[in-house]
Amino acid sequence: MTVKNLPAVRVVEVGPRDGLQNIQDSIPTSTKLQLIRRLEETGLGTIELTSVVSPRIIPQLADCRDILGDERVKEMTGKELRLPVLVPTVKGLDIAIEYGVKEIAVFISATEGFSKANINCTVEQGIERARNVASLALQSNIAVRGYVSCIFADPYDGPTQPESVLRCVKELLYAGCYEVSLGDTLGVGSPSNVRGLVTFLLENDIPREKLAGHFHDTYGQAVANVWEAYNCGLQVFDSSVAGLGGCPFAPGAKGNVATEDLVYMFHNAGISTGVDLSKLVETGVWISDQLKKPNGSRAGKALSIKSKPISNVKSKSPKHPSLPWNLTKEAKGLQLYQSGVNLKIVLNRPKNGNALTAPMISALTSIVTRASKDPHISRIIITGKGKFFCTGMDLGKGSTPVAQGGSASDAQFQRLTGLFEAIDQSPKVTIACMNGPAFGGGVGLAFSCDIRLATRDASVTLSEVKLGLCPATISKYVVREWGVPFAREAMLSARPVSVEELRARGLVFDVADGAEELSARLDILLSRLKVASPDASRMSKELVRLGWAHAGRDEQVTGIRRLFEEMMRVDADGAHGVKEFQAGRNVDWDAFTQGMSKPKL
Ligand SMILES: CC(C)(COP(=O)([O-])OP(=O)([O-])OC[C@H]1O[C@@H](n2cnc3c(N)ncnc32)[C@H](O)[C@@H]1OP(=O)([O-])[O-])[C@@H](O)C(=O)NCCC(=O)NCCSC(=O)C[C@@](C)(O)CC(=O)[O-]
Repeated sequence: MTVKNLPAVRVVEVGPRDGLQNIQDSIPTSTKLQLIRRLEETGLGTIELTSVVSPRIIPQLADCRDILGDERVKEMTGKELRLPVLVPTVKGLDIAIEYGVKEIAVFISATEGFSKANINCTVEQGIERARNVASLALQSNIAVRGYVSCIFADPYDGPTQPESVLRCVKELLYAGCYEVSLGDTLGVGSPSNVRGLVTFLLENDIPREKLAGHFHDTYGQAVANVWEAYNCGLQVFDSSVAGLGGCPFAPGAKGNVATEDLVYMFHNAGISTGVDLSKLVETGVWISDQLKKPNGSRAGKALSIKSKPISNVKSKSPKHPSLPWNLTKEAKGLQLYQSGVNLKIVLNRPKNGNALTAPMISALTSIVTRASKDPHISRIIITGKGKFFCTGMDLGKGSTPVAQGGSASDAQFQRLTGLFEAIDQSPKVTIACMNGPAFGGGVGLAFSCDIRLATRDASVTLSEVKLGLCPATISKYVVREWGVPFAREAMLSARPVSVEELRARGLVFDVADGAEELSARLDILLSRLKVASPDASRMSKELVRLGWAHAGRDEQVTGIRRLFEEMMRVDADGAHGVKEFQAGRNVDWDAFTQGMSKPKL
């Protein structure tokens, strides 16, 4: 759903600081740096990097200098990103300045008990300290963000008076903070508290745009609190990937609201955050794995389960013996293997990145066309030998049709179109088994297929623009499968799109650790696909085609009608399938297809 004109939200990712600081086991700096890099790649515009605090008090963040000094982090600092660093003292500020930090955050508590426990001073002294740090930072052209903790309650003192919060907010704004984040450190507040406090602050002349929300999820109220605060006019929210977090001085306090839950909620309401949810979900799963902690994001967990492949079985599992593949033919840079009703075509020019020569394209087209008509074949698999899946059209000296124009160009157009159409229109189930990176026409091969498996180091690159070419014939499949915005960006940037990204976008079904595991996973998939009748698979493919090519038009209605009648015929696979169901038997459709004495028409 997209609702126009709803104000966008800025998410302040606090995972690398607030999220990690409370974790007891030491986390390698490299993991923290990778977390920051992954978060940046999700499109988050603000990431709180770390905290320059005493290692004695927060040992987890003792590596703040390594984080701030990292080359990649420095590169990020030069971009349009906000990368605040929590700085409680002037000493910390000196370190931040030394590392070229452009934004810091200062914090105070609205309550005495927490102030004493957290920063060992009174509220008054905390304000004085924050004012001092902010003033020096502003003199060095460093932007300052403020936090007020314990906006609803204090672990030692009980409920917080709204007047105390108002005072702290005012003090931080006077001190020069461009924004103040209201922290429900204990996670005890609920939407009515949020509305009450925000209304009180606004009525007391605090500008709405100067406020941010920072909600913890101890009582499961955090998402509701964010929503209520948004409806009260706030547009900036702190959150933490996988709901990481807690507070060492607030016993029992749970993590921050999970960034995934917040982004999911806003996107569903048509409110933009600029964050790529699928990448964020992957990052949440990844960091939870690294920390060996349960993922604290409900949306993250649900979405990651949804995108998981049915096959999670290790390659060597004895329950899944590999299929016997027989080499049946070898010609023109191709090898053909067969296992039962499965035909595997292997691109066999590894020294040339399996680039597609004209004879190879023609041979591939005729193999696919022939197999598409063979009633004893149910599936066609395309894979490659060596490092690459396929590096696209052959660009070698003397063999490329580029820059020849005229009939050479026409012939190449016919060849490429013929190949991709033969795969795309095949009634068989087509599977691209990507043993490595694909470029140009190689991407076309992969995306004219129905299903893709890939090794972890596979990637796809629409590299044509680098060569002064465009992904002409393959665009039909790439745009259809990837969607317009992603296809456009990938075409224009010619960047390698990783397997993780493809997987997150639902474009790759399963990922293997290497070539050997890829073959094993292919065999597992093929064994599973025995549950599907070949005719029913063909009809299902046609339904999908009718759905995207003719959605809502007469062609779709008549096409569905035709397929419905076909599946109900007395000689259709459905007659056999339903009879077997009634007899309590599962059909092995591969055995059924192999046992057919006469090809069906
Ligand atoms: C793939 C990397 C990054 C590997 O880069 P690398 O890892 O440095 O390895 P390499 O460059 O040494 O490649 C290994 C070998 O494969 C060869 N090779 C590799 N690709 C091709 C190719 N296409 N044609 C002919 N030979 C190719 C390459 O020349 C080399 O052979 P050697 O020099 O050792 O004898 C690099 O080689 C490269 O950038 N290759 C070009 C990839 C590319 O841009 N492909 C797009 C082709 S245009 C196209 O497909 C048009 C089309 C079909 O989409 C138009 C349409 O849609 O209508």
